[in-house]
Amino acid sequence: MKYISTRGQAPALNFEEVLLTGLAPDGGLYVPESLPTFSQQDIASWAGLSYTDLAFKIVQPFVDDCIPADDLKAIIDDTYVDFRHPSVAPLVQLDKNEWVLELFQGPTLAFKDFALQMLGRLLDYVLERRHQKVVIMGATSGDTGSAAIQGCKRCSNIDIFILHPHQRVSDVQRRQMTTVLADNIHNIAVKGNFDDCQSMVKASFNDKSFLPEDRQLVAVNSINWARIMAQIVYYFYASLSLGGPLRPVAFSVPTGNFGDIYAGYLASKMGLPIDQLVVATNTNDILHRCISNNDFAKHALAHTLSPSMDIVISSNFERLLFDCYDRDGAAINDLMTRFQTEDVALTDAAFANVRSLFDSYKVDDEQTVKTIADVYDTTEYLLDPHSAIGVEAARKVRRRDDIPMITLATAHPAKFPEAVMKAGYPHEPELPHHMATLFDDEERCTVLDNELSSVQQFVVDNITA
Ligand SMILES: Cc1ncc(COP(=O)(O)O)c(C=O)c1O
Ligand SMILES: N[C@@H](CCOP(=O)(O)O)C(=O)O
Repeated sequence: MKYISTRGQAPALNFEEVLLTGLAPDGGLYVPESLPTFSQQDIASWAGLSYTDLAFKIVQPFVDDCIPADDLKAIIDDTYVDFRHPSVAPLVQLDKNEWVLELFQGPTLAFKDFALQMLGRLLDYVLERRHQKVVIMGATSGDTGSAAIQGCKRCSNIDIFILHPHQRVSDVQRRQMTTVLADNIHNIAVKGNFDDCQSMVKASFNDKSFLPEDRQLVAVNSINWARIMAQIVYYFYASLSLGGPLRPVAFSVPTGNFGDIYAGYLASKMGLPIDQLVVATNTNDILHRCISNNDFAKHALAHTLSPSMDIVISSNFERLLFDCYDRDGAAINDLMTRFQTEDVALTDAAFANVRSLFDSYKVDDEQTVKTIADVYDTTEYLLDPHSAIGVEAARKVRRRDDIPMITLATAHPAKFPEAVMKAGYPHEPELPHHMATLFDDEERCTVLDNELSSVQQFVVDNITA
């Protein structure tokens, strides 16, 4: 399996090489040169497999011969041991043909654990084999950071630097990151927003000269292909649990960086019958405007009750556009270069492609709170604000009532007490037992100006020997 850049100018890499990087040297994102596809018979034969056995079937063709099959199986078997639910990704029914897929049963209570528990183990494995040390830089609006820290904290070959927007993540999210005091974990609160953090990480990949020569830079954000790969699995798992592949299903996905829904798009291209994919956004709605109206203009970032989705520049949309521009790297390079400085629109053909693949809907804070309250009143099920956006969007744009609509529940409500209590929930939702001391534990974090040179200097000064 080879991976190529969406901008067409970088050499192709194998899985191990793509795991150990982030952006391609031409500024693009890596995607598989061709996707593995599965017949309906193959998929049907997987009914009843455990989550880990299914994950092996789906992940192995992407990893190819970079990791021996037995070793990969052992890595995957170990990946989900700390999940609190025996089925790893349980489905909960809200109404007739209306479901939520709980992706928050992992150690940090968000869907990011699915990929970052695997990524940490994969990195550990290949770095030990190569006797290599690396630096990770990641940007987070709250969830990726803690999941990456939990996934990588045991890896002695990694220094991990996580940038979060100062005072713009919830207290639970911040403490999940800053109370991990290992020497190789470094939290930076940037006086800016998530996009500022993400653009500093991308700038660091575009010019790595600030790093010592012996340290490679690795991404934990969904620009790292391995993140997307691991997220494809739960689309198959949910479908198989509800009668797939014979019966098609639909998905609604709370969307920010476009990684999660892009994994759903890939699942469909790999052969899973998916009737509809709904992109659900908060008021940071560039993706909704682009999909519904070919309006790809950047608006100022708004702070919402769903802070993890407060993102303007959605990295993985470029991966989708690459396909929608018939894999023309030069066209993507031109579009994305212009996107940085001006308002752009997709070509008519690319827009038609995007529209044919997705529906979209925007949900504001008022409606988010109302949906949390409505769902709780009717079912006693408590949604977090991000998942509520998914449920509301699904209700608004679903095409067929006779097909199961599955909303990805991307976070546990206890991470976002503000939104939940605004919806009338009488107290802060309880954190699971393993986080009982979160609010007593010591925190360590460095606040830095929104300035690339300060952040890069901090990284260089704090790399452990
Ligand atoms: C809780 C939660 N929901 C949804 C999203 C959006 O996912 P994606 O960025 O993959 O679109 C994020 C973060 O990105 C998140 O943390
Ligand atoms: N919502 C994310 C933002 C980063 O997205 P990623 O999937 O590209 O890591 C977060 O919580 O950090």
